[in-house]
Formats: sequence, C-alpha cells, structure tokens
Amino acid sequence: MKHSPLPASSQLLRFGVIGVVVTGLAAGFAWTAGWVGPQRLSAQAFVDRFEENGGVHPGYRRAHAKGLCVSGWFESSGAAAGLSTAEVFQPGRLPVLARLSIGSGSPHTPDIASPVRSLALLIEQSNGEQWRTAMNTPPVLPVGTPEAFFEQVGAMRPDPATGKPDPATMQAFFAKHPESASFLRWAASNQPSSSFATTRYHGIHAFNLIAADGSIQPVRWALQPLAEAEPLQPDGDPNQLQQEFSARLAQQPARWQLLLTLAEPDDPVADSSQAWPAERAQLEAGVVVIERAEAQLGGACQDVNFDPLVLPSGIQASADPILRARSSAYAESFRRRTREGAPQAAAQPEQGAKP
Ligand code: HEM
Repeated sequence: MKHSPLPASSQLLRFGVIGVVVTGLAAGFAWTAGWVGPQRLSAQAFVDRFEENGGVHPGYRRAHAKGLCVSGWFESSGAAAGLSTAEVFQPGRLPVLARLSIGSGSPHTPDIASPVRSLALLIEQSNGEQWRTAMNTPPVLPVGTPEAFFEQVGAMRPDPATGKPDPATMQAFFAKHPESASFLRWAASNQPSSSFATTRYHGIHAFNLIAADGSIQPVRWALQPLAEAEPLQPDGDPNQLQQEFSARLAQQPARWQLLLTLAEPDDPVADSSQAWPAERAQLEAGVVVIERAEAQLGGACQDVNFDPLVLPSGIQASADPILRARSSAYAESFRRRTREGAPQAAAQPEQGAKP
C-alpha cells in the first residue's frame, strides 16, 4: 500500500519539535566548567532549556529520554584500515553496546510521535579504547552553531494553549536561518519506516580519520539498514517501535552497513548544516549486528553517556563547534540524571517494551 506523505508544513513542525528536544548545545571544554563566549552559553543553560520544553523526568536523559538497550557486535570489513589506525577499522569483530531511542525529552512520548529516531553505539576495542557515537535520522542539522541551536530550542518551546510549538515562531526561526534549507528539504521528503531496524541513522558531524602515516581524511558516517523498509502503519501502541524491534529480534538479528563518506578538500567539515555533494566516495566499513534487547531501566545502557568525543586513537573530532557543545551538554544531563537515581521499572509501566 502506498504511504501518503505528510504535508511539508507538518513535517517541518514535527522535525522542529524534535530537533529542539533532541539536541541542545554548549561550546568546547570550557562548557563543563561554566560559561563561555560572548553570549555566555553554557551546558547548564542548554539542559535547563531542554527541561523547560520537555519537562523534568528524574533519572531520565534530558533528551532522547525513551529508549531500549540493545547489544551485539561490529564486524569490520577492513575497507577503512588504510585511512585509520583505529582497531575498530581493522578486519575483525568487536562487541557493541547500543541504545535505540526517539528524540523526545519525555519518557512518555509515543514512539511514532517523534520523527527523529536514534541509534547510539559504544564499540569496545581490545585495548580498552572505545568509540562512542550517537546518531540521528537527519543527515544534516538545521543550523551550524551552538548559539543558533540554543535559539532553536527556545523557538520550539511548547505553547501552553496547545502543548505544541507555535508554527509561526518555527517558521520565523527557519526564515531567519536560511542555512536550514538542506535540513528542511530532507524533512519535507522523509518518510518514516515501520521499524527501528529499517531506519537509516547519521553521525551528521565530520570526524577525522588518522592513518598510520599521519594523513588525515575527514569523513561523515551513517548506518544503512540491511533489512527492507516498509511504511509506518500506526497501530495505537505507544511503544510500537520498541515492541516491533523486540519481536523482530526473536526471528533474526538487525543489521546495518556502516558507511563512511569521504570529504574532498573544499567540503565543509565544521558546519553540520551543510550537506556534501551526493557523488562523494563511500566506503563500506563493516556491519553492525544487534541480536539482543532489554528495557533501559536497569539495562546495560542506562548509565552510559554516549558522549560523541569518546574516540579511539585513529579517529579525531573535527572543528565542528556543535560537537564540542554536545559533549558538555551530555555530561550535564548525565550528572543530573545519575544524581537523581534511576527510576524504578515497576513504577514506569509506560516507559517502553519489556523484551
Ligand atoms: C548541540 C547539540 C546537541 C545537544 C546540546 C544535545 C544534547 C543531548 C543531551 C543532553 C542528551 C542526553 C544525554 C544523556 O543524558 O546521556 C542527548 C542525547 C542524544 N543525542 Fe544529542 N544533542 C545535540 C546534538 C545531537 C546530534 C547532532 C545528534 C546526532 C548526530 C544527537 C544525538 C543524540 C542521541 C542519539 C542521544 C541519545 C543517546 C543515548 O541513547 O544515550 N544529538 N543529546
């Protein structure tokens, strides 16, 4: 059956909502200590703003609050071994701890109410180093700086009368930020699939791969699902995606190809709102295989901070300022939720599937 697309205006509003809840910002290492920059943005201010929009849910992540712990392995093809000394790119298999989530800041949001789905990975190397990466469905961000992102979070504050962001405020924000054109084109055409397992996830930022001779190759990474996608058919279950994923795993593992897109010299590597030309070369670096799932409360991913700056040698952060801002905001969210303590699973029946 053909899936009828949402009108572009609805798509934009929904993505804007999630973008706000999903992201946030800060700026560089100074964020962890407090304030930085002329606007005096801080990780604390960002997380406060998420809480203003999504509410305070003690013990939960302040963004992507609802999720499922999953695990499996990464089978590297070795195709990227010449570009990076990281063990993760040498041929072989490494264990993966991961988390599937939706973008909302509330753990009570119905799965399909969020157009942004996410997959966060922690790949453990045998030398103890880890590669952590938290990926989302959009290939680019609406804006390219922490300050603009902070503004976006503010623009998305729910209107008390409707419980939703004000469409006029959203439109005004995007009009003020023409760099959001690439994101808006994607949002208008994206059609959600029926499963976390058939969703493509993007790392969005550029990272530098460092080869044995010291040469540097900027890349962006994405996980391309290996199972065929079907259109989303709402079934009324608020935990529809979690239930579907757990049922799917009982039959077969979920698999994604890790794709590395290689930048050419003039491609923007410090601005995540800018797409790279579609013809850029890609490498198939390996396959992520997920074979187990468990509820996040008490699960192995509960107390993990998927900080995107936790990288093994052979992979380095680019100069993208949002990447550094994320690191500090995640730490602030982690501090708050672990200080509060984990919610009890029995008291949170709406939290999600119990695989
Ligand atoms: C400045 C921009 C951003 C800010 C401030 C921000 C903030 C946050 C915060 C506070 C959390 C909760 C962390 C925790 O308690 O462990 C979070 C989770 C997450 N963010 Fe972001 N985010 C930003 C951008 C992004 C981007 C660009 C992506 C995708 C590339 C992304 C993907 C995720 C994912 C997947 C999670 C859930 C990770 C998990 O499962 O634990 N975020 N974000």
